[in-house]
Formats: sequence, structure tokens, C-alpha cells
Amino acid sequence: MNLDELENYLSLSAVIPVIVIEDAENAVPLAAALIEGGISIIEITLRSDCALNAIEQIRKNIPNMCVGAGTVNNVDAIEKSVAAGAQFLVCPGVTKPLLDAAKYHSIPLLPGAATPTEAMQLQLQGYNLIKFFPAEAAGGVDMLKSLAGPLPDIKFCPTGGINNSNFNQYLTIKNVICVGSSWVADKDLINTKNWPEVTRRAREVSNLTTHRGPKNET
Ligand SMILES: O=C(O)C(=O)C[C@H](O)[C@H](O)COP(=O)(O)O
Repeated sequence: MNLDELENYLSLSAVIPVIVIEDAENAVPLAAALIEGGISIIEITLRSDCALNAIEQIRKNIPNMCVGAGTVNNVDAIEKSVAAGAQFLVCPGVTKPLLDAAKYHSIPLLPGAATPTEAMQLQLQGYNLIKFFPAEAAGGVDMLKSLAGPLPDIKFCPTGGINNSNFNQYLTIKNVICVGSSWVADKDLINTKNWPEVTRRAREVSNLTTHRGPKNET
């Protein structure tokens, strides 16, 4: 497990687009539209038959896009994501088999937690970067602020119910490294091939100011 690598990836964008893709032929234009808008990281969820193919296509054709596999809910999904070329793995929660299997792969895992106990269990296993899921339903901004005091060494990537109306509230919290959101490239935009709107939303995200400072500043 390489946590520095994961931190570098999660620092690529304030908002990581979380994607459900239903036609692999949309994968490359989608990734190109995001790059055009200034976003160079994407999470393709394994919720559709073509998701692994989409990961493969993007890795092959858009080399400056960092590609993660999401909804990696079992060991088989880890193996298949690695084989497709995924550079990181994301899961909504964790199981012991998932954590055990993740140890044998060089690409990092962003595991999910929704409570202090789950986050502390993950910290025991060496994880200090955790997906907070489902963010809005599990307490949102108030919950994350409450966790910052007792768990100062954990940084979260909240996901679930986050969009352009609440990005900023999350991104100013000190224990939030970035957020995940399907809003940047939702299913409708992808299925209608509305790449200009994907690029426009990506630009909106790229211009966000966060507690880490405006993008491109150190
Ligand atoms: O598929 C997974 O692995 C998940 O954990 C769920 C996703 O992160 C959310 O579905 C994204 O949330 P929305 O931005 O509210 O659409």
C-alpha cells in the first residue's frame, strides 16, 4: 500500500468525478472532456458491464488521466481492476477479505467509512486517507468537523450527495483532502455525449478555491 501515491492522486483535483458509464465508446471522449476542463483524475465505478473496458480504454488513450476503479466491493473486483490498468481502488465500505487482498497489490486503496469506529479500525490497518460515504446521509459537513478533533491524522474524501451546491462547504474543512461527486459528469451528460457541459463543469471545479489554496498554488 503506497499512501504517498494515493495522497498525490487525491491532490490532483478538489473534486473527483465519480462515473457510471454505460457505453465503453464514451470512455475516451469523456476523459478528454475532463482533461480539457482541467481535471486529470477519474473514478470509474464498477457498476456497469463496460466499466473495466472503459478503464482500459482511458489508460491506453489518455495517458495523463489518473484512473481509479470505484465500487470495488470484493476481491475479484480488485483483481479485475488491476488487470484493466486502474491506478487506485475505491470502495464504499470495507471487509476483511478486501483489506487482506489490497495488501498484495501495489496500487493504493481508498477504503470507505461512515463512523468514527470504522475510521479508527482503518487507521489501525495503516489507512489515513478514507472515503467518507455516504457523506450527506451520514452527517455531512457537521460530522466531518466533529471528527477533525479526535481523529486529527485522518483525511477524508467525502462522497455521496455532493454537488455544485455544497462543494465549497466540504472543501473548506481541514480534514477533507478532496470530494467525490457524480455531478461533474453524470449519467445523462455521458449518455447524451454532452462533452461541452462536462468540460464546463470540470472548469468550474478546477477554479474552486479550497483550504489547500487555489489550485496551482502550493
Ligand atoms: O459506487 C460507489 O463505490 C460508491 O461509493 C457510490 C458513489 O461514490 C456515489 O454514488 C457517488 O455519489 P453521488 O455523487 O451522490 O452520485
